[in-house]
Amino acid sequence: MIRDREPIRVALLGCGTVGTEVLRLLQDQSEEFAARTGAPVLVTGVAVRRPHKHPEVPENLITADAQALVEGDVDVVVELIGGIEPTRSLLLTALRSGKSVVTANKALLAEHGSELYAAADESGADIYFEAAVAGAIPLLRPLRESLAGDRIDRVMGIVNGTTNYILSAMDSTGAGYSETLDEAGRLGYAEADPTADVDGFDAAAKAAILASLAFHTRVTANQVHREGISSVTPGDIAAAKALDRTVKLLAICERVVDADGNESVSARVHPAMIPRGHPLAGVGDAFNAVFVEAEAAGQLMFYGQGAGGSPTASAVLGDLVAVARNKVLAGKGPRESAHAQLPVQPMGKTPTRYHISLDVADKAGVLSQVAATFNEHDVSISVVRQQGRGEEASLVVVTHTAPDAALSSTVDKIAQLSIVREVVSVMRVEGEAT
Ligand SMILES: NC(=O)c1ccc[n+]([C@@H]2O[C@H](COP(=O)([O-])OP(=O)(O)OC[C@H]3O[C@@H](n4cnc5c(N)ncnc54)[C@H](O)[C@@H]3O)[C@@H](O)[C@H]2O)c1
Ligand SMILES: N[C@@H](CCO)C(=O)O
Ligand code: NA
Repeated sequence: MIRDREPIRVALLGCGTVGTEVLRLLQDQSEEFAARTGAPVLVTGVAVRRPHKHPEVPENLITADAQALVEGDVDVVVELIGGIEPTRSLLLTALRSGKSVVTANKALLAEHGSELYAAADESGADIYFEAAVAGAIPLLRPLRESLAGDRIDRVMGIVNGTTNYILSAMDSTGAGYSETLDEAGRLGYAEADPTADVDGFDAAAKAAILASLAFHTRVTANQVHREGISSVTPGDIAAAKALDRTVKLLAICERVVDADGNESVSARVHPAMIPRGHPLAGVGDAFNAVFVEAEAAGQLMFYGQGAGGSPTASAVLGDLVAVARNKVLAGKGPRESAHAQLPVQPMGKTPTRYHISLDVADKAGVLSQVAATFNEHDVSISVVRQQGRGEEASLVVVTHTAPDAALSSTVDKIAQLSIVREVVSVMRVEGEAT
């Protein structure tokens, strides 16, 4: 009888937006978890910062002492606190003593992933983290396991729910930035410090994890080029609309091969204009969607809820079942795979395309001066639209692909031209033929 087997003892660290749902589902569906795992799954302690604020947690389980819980008699530590410390120390303690870890903490993994993997490797413990990227969407397991026999060339998508919620509202209702951010916080999407979302740190941590798994290379968050959405203006949204495009915060991880066949990895997070007909343009609210391009599999698309307590709990619990099964069957989860050790390409060298919207003087020779500046930097133009408005005119230029540094210097130079009154919007363009 499963019920008579030794239980899998679980320490739950953190009982906030995600932890509360994990605890609720584990308690509500304990019979099913036992049946799927092969042994009862028992929460033996719940650590929170302020125990008196958690009347929903049984008194005999709750504690403020996460360290004691981790050092105690447990098999698995489920970490849903977030941040770098004390979580790093807590998880190292757990892993070094052979206790497996399930975590949703992308910030920690993107900075200290290898240290955690090494500790797990030494003791034979498992570390699973499906909830860390794209919430409920099964994405890391497909990369780590299902696609382990393929060669991945590109992973691109929307991996931050909060910023997608804000950009979608700005696009559809013209809602303001800060009121929408407050709403995302209330709905449980935003990080404890929402600047992690709006300044792109959260998406950059996720991009680091995705690039590491996809390209078998250690990529840390500080190697990911990062731009958030705090500088996206209603002017940018309007400029995108005028060209039948929309603005999304994208995470893009690519295998780059130079003319001599040398490979490197490019990982970046920035807002980008995409055509309204692109599948990512229809991804609204806090939903996430990620495309994976692999040599043999071709293109795959993953879509679903990327944030929120209960969707994230689904991914955490899936990992908990996997870890528990490994314990019951004496198996092991996947280990770190960083054998390729590819260099990470600087953003300046990465080929991108720009959309530039300018207010210029409405007189002869303007277009040729602007075009000459592009020429000087070896950047070729794909689309030009000029519209007169009396004294001033609006000029929109979409470039072909060029190294990002060349595009950025072109914009700096153009801003200095006397015939340019204002650079209204500069944004990268993704998702269409170059
Ligand atoms: N909310 C989401 O949609 C979501 C989605 C995916 C991943 N995540 C990740 O999941 C983790 C938790 O997120 P959340 O939204 O549930 O956070 P939260 O702020 O709602 O909850 C954090 C919990 O940790 C506890 N805590 C904080 N410091 C502690 C300490 N020193 N010792 C013991 N307990 C402590 C708090 O009391 C609280 O219960 C984070 O790593 C986050 O990035 C969240
Ligand atoms: N704050 C994150 C939570 C999910 O990782 C987001 O908005 O996507
Ligand atoms: Na996921």
